[in-house]
Amino acid sequence: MSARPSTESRTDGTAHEYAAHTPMMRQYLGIKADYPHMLLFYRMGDFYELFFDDAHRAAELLDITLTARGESAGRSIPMAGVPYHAAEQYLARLIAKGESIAICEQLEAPGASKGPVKREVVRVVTPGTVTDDALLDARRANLIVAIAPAKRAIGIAVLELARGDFAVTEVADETALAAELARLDPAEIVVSEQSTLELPVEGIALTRRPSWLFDAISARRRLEGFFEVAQLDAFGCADLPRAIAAAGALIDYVEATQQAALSHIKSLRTYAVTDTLVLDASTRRNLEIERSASGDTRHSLVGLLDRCATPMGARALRRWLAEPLRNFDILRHRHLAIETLLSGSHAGLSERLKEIPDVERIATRIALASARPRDLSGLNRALTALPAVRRTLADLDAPLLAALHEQIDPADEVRALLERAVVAEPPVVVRDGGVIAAGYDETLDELRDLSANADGYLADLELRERERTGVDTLKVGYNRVHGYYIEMGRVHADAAPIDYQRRQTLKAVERYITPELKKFEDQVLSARERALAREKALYTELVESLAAYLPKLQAIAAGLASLDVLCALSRCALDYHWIAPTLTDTPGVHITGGRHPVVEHFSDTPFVANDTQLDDDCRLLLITGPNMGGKSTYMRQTALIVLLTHIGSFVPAEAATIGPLDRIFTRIGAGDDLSAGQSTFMVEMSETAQILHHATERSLVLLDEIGRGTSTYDGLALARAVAERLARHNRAYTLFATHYFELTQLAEDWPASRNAHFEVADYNSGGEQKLVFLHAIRPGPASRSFGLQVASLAGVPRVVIRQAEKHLAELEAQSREQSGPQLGLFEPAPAEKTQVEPDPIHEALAELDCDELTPREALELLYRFKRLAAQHDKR
Ligand SMILES: Nc1ncnc2c1ncn2[C@@H]1O[C@H](COP(=O)(O)OP(=O)(O)OP(=O)(O)O)[C@@H](O)[C@H]1O
Repeated sequence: MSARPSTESRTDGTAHEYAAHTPMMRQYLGIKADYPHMLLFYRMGDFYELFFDDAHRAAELLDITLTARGESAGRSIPMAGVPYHAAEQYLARLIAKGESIAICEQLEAPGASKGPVKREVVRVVTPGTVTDDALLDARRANLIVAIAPAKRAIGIAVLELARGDFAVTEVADETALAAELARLDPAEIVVSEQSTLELPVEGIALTRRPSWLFDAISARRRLEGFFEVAQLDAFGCADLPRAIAAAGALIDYVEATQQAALSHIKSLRTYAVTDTLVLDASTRRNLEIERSASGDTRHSLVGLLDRCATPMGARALRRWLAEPLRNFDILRHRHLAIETLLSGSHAGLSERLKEIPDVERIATRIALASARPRDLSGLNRALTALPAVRRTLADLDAPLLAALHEQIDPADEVRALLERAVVAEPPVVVRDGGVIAAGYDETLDELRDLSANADGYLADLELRERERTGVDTLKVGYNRVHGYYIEMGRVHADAAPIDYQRRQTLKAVERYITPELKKFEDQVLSARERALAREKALYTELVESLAAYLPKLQAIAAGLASLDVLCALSRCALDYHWIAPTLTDTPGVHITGGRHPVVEHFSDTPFVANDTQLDDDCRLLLITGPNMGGKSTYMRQTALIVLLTHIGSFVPAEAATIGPLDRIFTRIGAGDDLSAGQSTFMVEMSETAQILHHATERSLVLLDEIGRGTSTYDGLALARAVAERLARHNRAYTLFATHYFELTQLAEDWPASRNAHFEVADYNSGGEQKLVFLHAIRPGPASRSFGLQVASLAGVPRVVIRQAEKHLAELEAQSREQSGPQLGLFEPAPAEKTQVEPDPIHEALAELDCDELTPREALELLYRFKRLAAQHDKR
């Protein structure tokens, strides 16, 4: 993979030391030098061993024992090992931790040649390029991304190796890159050795490759060669040099890891980030799409939606959520398909899909020539199940379902081939034979007959020899070391005819071979060996011929995946009482009776539905109300309904009409980047800054308690300035939850903003103040905050609450004395309120007599007005 460094740079020190090592260690170090950034699994008998630094790392990561192996170059060698038969399980754990592993096998039997056994790296496993089912999460896509930055644009190439889906794009800056990476959520990122990009590498493997691989010109050539095309125009990326650079570097890396042709990657897709509704990393986290705040999947949106019958569907669902579309036509077709599935009897469809193995990943393993026998029998089963799926689809009348009906073509020729070629239940590996069905190949059948008939022949021989020798206990047997033999008790040794040659003497028996038996042995053994060799060759040929059908298999897999997602979404619509949203070109978000899908599902109490109306009349909704009132839930539900609409799903509401939107931003809760060394307030402000820089009048912005991480006045000042900026400058659709009552005044100052609050009922019960959260949103600002009551509910001791009540009363009295009962912090003094700053242009116009002006004076005046307007703007 990387160029072999000189001996001087080898991990163990100098060339002198290298020479001092044992031959085996020299072999190890030579191989390790080619894989300096990976763990090297070095096969020794029944173990994969790791040495030196690798041993320390593996011991720590896998919690395995660190030992030492003898001495080499005068030092004991740290060593750790994993048993070869359990290697997959260890590999899976390492991959999950972002490690890459080179697997080095023994290529000959010990003692076959002089010196150490011949060894070579036969497989490289990296987090982003694994395709092995045992190492992959079946329900999540595994993506690898390469990034090629330049001054004006950053190229991104993304590959889902297990599906052969290869795509590129260019984004403008690091912020857009971060958002795209958050959306893609790759397992591995490939960058140039010299890259200084700040990347979110936590949990993601970062691979550095030589920078020349990222050169756009050579990358273009590499891609043209890879796809066997004269130019890249057809892929839509010919004018995107950074995207090409990323794609070229990525293909180079993946080819190196797979050590196989990547024939299933047939095309390169160029996409624009503007095709999708963009959600940045913190928004995805805040909306608990993949995981809940506590980290589990069950209480997340995916957890709720994933009713998919197949892993292909589960992965496609995650893709849909990662790529919410802005193309209303596609979305309307999905909505219509769900409606049709709901009206028809499709329950059987999911049941049928459940039976279908993972065609997508099987197709990839066919392409990578790593398909195992059970992949082929699985594919056969899948294709056999397709006609029934298609029959159900044929009865459903929706354009998308009709298109899927076409796409899920049962590929009869592939099925017929598999039917003929592979037994119904083949063994796991082809090594021991028994995979190719009888009747598929005449030569194989003959060879198999020869060895199968052996049993009959041996029984016959045994009888004949018993008669000939008169020894009733004579037996014909076989062992791996000595082959076939005739066995008699040593007491009968004299009865052995002249043609009996002694093969082995044991305690009580003698074993013989005869020329006849020897001849038979040669024939049978060679027939077996030849049958196995023949079978392996046929198997390889079969996989190769299946590779010709890859586009068809990929289309079937994609069709099944989409159908599965649509079935899952219709299941959700049915079970959770969701409705089809309406998409309109008129800007705005109008939701009647909206609910939070996850909170509603997992809550024991009935969920209170609420409306959201955002349009030109109300671009900023200031939401007040007590803690626990339901503000965060309400804001999130609005965003989730918008998101669900954009994946083509039904939504939890009585009615929803959604206009064109470009992004969803959120700033909710304490940032959890604390581990990255940023304070809560810093995180809050940098996220707010992102929003202020990027939100447009098509964006939905959710802001929860901006400014609470600093002193009250600073916080309030910032909150007000942010809200004003968003409302007036960005003009984004903003839901702004706040405990600062002073902010509610904004609604009076700016026409396109409104106040709303969450209702709460409080009553006196036996001298104690009780609170009931009604969770219903009502117009107008909240009257009070109930902070102390909520604290009391949370179990803060009575004595502390009483003390707080006293302090509160004092603070309120002080505030009244200082500013009068009505005056908020930012309310202008009454005198200021009426004082309107004179507008110089206005004044000049008032004084002007147009009839008296010459054309030249009129022109001069225009210039003057322009100057005045510029000065006014500056102020
Ligand atoms: N519409 C609703 N119907 C029923 N229960 C709800 C509703 N909205 C919120 N809840 C419940 O109330 C609890 C508090 O909601 P939420 O966290 O949204 O309140 P909040 O006003 O944002 O509180 P805080 O200001 O303390 O952050 C949630 O745990 C949820 O279970």
